[in-house]
Amino acid sequence: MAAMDLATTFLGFAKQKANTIRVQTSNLPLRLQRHRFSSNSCHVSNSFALKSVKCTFRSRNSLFKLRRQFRTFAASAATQSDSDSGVLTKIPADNRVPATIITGFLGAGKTTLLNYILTADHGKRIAVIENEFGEVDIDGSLVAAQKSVAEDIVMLNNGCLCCTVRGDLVRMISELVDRKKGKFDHIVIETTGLANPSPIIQTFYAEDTIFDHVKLDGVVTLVDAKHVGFHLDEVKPKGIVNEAVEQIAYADRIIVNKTDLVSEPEISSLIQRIRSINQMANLKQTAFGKVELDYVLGIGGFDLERIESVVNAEGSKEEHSTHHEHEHDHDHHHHHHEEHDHKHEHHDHDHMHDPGVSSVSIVCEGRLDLEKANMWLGTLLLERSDDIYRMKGLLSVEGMDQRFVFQGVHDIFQGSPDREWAPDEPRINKIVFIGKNLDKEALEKGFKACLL
Ligand SMILES: Nc1nc2c(ncn2[C@@H]2O[C@H](COP(=O)(O)OP(=O)(O)OP(=O)(O)O)[C@@H](O)[C@H]2O)c(=O)[nH]1
Repeated sequence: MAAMDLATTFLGFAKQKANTIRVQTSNLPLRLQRHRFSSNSCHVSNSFALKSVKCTFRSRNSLFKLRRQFRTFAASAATQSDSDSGVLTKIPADNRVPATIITGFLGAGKTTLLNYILTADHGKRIAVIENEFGEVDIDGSLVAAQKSVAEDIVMLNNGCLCCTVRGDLVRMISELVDRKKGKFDHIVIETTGLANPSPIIQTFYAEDTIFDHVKLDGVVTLVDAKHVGFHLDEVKPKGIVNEAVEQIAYADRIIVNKTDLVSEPEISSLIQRIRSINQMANLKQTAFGKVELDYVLGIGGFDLERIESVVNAEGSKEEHSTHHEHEHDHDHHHHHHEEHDHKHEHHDHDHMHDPGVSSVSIVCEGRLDLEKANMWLGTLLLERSDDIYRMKGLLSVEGMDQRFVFQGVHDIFQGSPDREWAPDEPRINKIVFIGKNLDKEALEKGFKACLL
């Protein structure tokens, strides 16, 4: 079965690279599925609990067998038949508790948004994990004021979530799940302003205790419309990430906050800049974090079934704006990377977008040769997974009746056959990459070479 081969081989490649982070797939390890049902049919109807399975596979061009452990959720590749459309979908239902990460640079408005969420009328019972870096637990007290409406608020005060307290996050979520399961519907995690979201995201896939019970719903990034440009411009020493850029790059939802403090042209220019980093995320402008709650909760940013809306929305560019100067009148001087030597370079935004992190999208009609597509995407993951922050795609593969959807975060890869292509539907492939040093031309060329 084409879909099986495709996913299996992608996983195979990715896995060779992944020593610490486990690759996981959203349905059965596909080769195993084939064993089990000894059938070419993907229309398997079965249901499993979350579980770990071991599977052996041989990567297409390697000489050795790899024995790896895959965690698979919802091996329940339960095929559901939509009686209205007659369309078969194979993406399993996922009943784990959703968790939303709220991030954004220092002072961007994370706590303001969180308080807004906690006081809003949404009927959800929310458990909050607050990560405050530093001795004074200011955010904690601010949020604690709303405690009556939150199920539980736990503080992580002894370091930054993305660095030192990841183990604490795992323990905390496990405790919440153990002790309070059924008492809350959603977990919201507020990071410090200096957190890099990547290791936090990866924790949701790497840790069994979290993965089995909690699913990452999405990353919401608050952007301080007045000050963020300054932080995006910061040139970091080699090997040190620019947190403000990273926070935008990993986002599923971007909230451009504090729009009351800047002019329209400034906002347009900022949005253009944000788009150059992340074309995938939805973006809204607001003041004091006031957005509709379903913009922040129930995002499905890592769900395979929502990929279509992302790859379709991609490319919708905000209006071009004019050149502007920064005002450097803010006072965010605290920083937990003591070794950082902050050299602030002032760029003209119209010409000097951060060249490091960008989005590349490929939209192309045609059918992919499975072998070539496997080789191309597999090699890309093997060689570039450190640089590829996030990717999402919807592929048309020769010989496969279904669309193949996938999403990835570095070397974590999830892929699955989706609904069937309609008979008269144009077979359009869509992929979006967000990452470092992406060469749009090379990516496009590589992809097009896989088309029949
Ligand atoms: N003018 C204006 N001020 C805002 C807005 N949103 C938040 N603020 C204020 O900005 C300050 C920082 O907001 P917080 O919500 O604490 O920001 P944060 O991202 O949690 O800050 P850190 O925890 O330091 O990273 C507070 O004084 C807020 O009242 C806005 O849209 N406009």
